[in-house]
Amino acid sequence: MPLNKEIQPGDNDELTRERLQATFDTQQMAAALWGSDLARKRRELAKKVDKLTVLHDSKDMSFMTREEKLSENARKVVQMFAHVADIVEDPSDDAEMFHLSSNAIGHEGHPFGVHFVMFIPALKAQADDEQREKWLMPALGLQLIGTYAQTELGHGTNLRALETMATFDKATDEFVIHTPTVTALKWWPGSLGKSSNHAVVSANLIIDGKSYGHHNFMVQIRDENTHKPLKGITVGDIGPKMAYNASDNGFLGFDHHRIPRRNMLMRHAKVDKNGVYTKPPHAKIGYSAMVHVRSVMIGHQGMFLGSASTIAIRYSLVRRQGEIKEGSGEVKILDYQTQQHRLFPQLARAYVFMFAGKEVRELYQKVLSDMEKGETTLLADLHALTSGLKSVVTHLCVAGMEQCRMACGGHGYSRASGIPEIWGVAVGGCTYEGENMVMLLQLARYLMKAVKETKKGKSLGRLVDYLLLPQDRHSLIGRVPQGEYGPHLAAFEHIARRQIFKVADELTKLQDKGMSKEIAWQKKAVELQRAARLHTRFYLAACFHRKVQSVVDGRIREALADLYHLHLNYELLDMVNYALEDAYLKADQVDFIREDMYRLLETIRPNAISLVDAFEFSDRELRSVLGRRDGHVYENLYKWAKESELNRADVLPYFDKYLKPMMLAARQRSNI
Ligand SMILES: CC/C=C\C/C=C\C/C=C\C/C=C/C(=O)SCCNC(=O)CCNC(=O)[C@H](O)C(C)(C)COP(=O)(O)OP(=O)(O)OC[C@H]1O[C@@H](n2cnc3c(N)ncnc32)[C@H](O)[C@@H]1OP(=O)(O)O
Ligand SMILES: Cc1cc2nc3c(=O)[nH]c(=O)nc-3n(C[C@H](O)[C@H](O)[C@H](O)COP(=O)(O)OP(=O)(O)OC[C@H]3O[C@@H](n4cnc5c(N)ncnc54)[C@H](O)[C@@H]3O)c2cc1C
Repeated sequence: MPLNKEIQPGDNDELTRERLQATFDTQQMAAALWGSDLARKRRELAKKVDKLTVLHDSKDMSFMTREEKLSENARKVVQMFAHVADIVEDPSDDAEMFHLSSNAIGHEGHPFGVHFVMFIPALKAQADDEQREKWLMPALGLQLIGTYAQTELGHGTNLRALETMATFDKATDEFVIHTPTVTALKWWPGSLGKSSNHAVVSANLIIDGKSYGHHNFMVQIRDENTHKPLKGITVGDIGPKMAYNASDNGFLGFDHHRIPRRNMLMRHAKVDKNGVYTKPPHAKIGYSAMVHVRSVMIGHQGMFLGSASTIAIRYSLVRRQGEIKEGSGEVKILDYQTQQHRLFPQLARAYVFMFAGKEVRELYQKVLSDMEKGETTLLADLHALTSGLKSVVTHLCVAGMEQCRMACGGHGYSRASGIPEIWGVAVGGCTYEGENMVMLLQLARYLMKAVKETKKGKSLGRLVDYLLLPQDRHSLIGRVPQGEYGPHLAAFEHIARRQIFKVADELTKLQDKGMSKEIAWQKKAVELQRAARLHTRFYLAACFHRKVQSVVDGRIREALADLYHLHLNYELLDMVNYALEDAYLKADQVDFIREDMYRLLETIRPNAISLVDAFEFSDRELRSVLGRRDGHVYENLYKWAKESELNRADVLPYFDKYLKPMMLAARQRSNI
């Protein structure tokens, strides 16, 4: 019985032979990746979507205009909800719904994109009971379509500078929402341009001329029947983007638009009819929808990198190019060491990002339930963790996906590979929900506070407990029995701790010389974001360790451990300069790490296809000709190209209009 459940009759023989080499059962590995319940649900829902033709793409999105994409995904999302009860076990399970959407719709966006990922989470966390009844229930029941409108044309990162105003009018018990300038226009919200009829809008709360900072307000922006913008509201699409082109990211302006006082979300902060303001229990509780998305993004980004790795690894087992030994025939490109070195570390990252995604969602759920009781102690930890992970994971995902694309040679550049689209979606994550550099500095802020606590012999939180431990002067890598990787993980810890203390000391020295805290921060900002990255990379390595330790099945644990050890070696080499600076690592230890990494590439090679099969991406979900499960790449690439809109006729009008007259004229001139 093959351990790879993906083998099917009619598959490319090369892939079947590869799959037969697996040392583990792919469904068990899928259970380790997704959790056994979700893995089963994913498998079942993919089969159901396969049978429901109304959910299938009417043609490849690559050949569609933006309007066709929007219309196609509106059609499919409506069908998806019409059939949801027959497809998923629990429509209130975000993870299950995400996978349904991933199969049926893909990642380019749809009219309910931000509705589910921000609008509803904002209502759940910030609306009081009466408001939940009024908006959350209809929103869950799809009676309205909402978005989250915070960013403005002139202001994204710096929320304190938002210009949109919500001025309380005591006489009418209303807020007047107004965007006083062009730069105050809301800009970017997903599904705002053409789809949404409601928005949670961030605006400065002004009572009796005093500003209380930005708060969230529910605003109806379009008539529910005609879908025309309401009086005092200007709304539209911001135009094509790198990707997400099936999403109508929009602009939104208000001209003294009035909403009832009770449209301010009032679970935490409140304004009564006399204009008396009540502060929330935590100043940043209104940022919860952002923290929610950051926490969801980690696992999703892991999935994106997992998709790109699947495409590149499967294709690398079908593609033959060049010979290793002259005369012995062309080899599969995955047999080249350089190809393995390019791809396997990306695969390992995809795995650990998915594991970290699960951990961070668990912390988010805990914080959410605490918040419900007015308890906010863990909010700062969650903010620090999600800020770092969001930045490091999106950055490494995009770098990893680019390796996957290049590893597919020319065909990786074609949209048929599927990589350009997911790359475009993933790279958006470096910017949205807080620009990466900015979020790293948020984590750095937390780390600097942690150092202060450490110096008092205390820990700021579980995530920074390691700062209390003493520094080792030298690494034990290569000085312990073969197969022990404790010293590798200790090296991540050492590097992070050293950089954190180093920059903290430098900040202190600058301030001791009389420099203000803010200017000192600027002088050390690059070093601070490095500290945040190193801390996060240590967290990720430790998370991988925790996962491997928790696996019971020996074969799965062994295959996962190979990936984990590769990850440790590869990432350490990527940041080795930090370990060389203080002679923590010696040159022979660096060589040891390199050699062990090359050894692991060879160990992983026979399991490569099964490690990507274990993601269990259906072909429908992957949307890639190169990454097809059956490996029949070439005939399908040819079929795909023939679908190109340019092939609708042998001769297109521009030939007769421009090229032919030019060539005729040139011929005539040359005859003269
Ligand atoms: C299923 C769906 C899957 C995929 C998604 C699909 C589609 C969706 C695609 C895109 C959606 C995108 C949506 C968006 O982008 S919405 C807009 C997002 N905007 C941002 O993220 C803005 C980033 N800026 C900020 O968050 C803040 O301005 C910033 C944190 C940078 C600074 O805030 P502020 O000026 O208010 O605070 P500071 O003075 O810097 O800090 C004070 C203090 O507060 C702490 N803090 C800040 N934020 C938080 C938080 N969220 N939670 C807890 N604590 C927070 C900060 O650490 C400081 O603490 P201390 O050092 O102790 O004083
Ligand atoms: C695909 C996509 C979807 C989006 N969806 C939504 C949505 O649904 N709703 C919504 O409200 N918004 C949305 N946004 C907007 C998004 O949240 C912002 O673009 C993002 O927060 C960054 O803000 P910005 O564009 O103002 O960048 P800026 O802040 O202008 O950043 C530009 C540069 O300045 C640097 N910089 C800025 N501030 C600092 C600082 N304090 N220290 C150091 N460097 C700094 C940044 O690092 C960056 O290099 C979306 C954006 C994208 C790309």
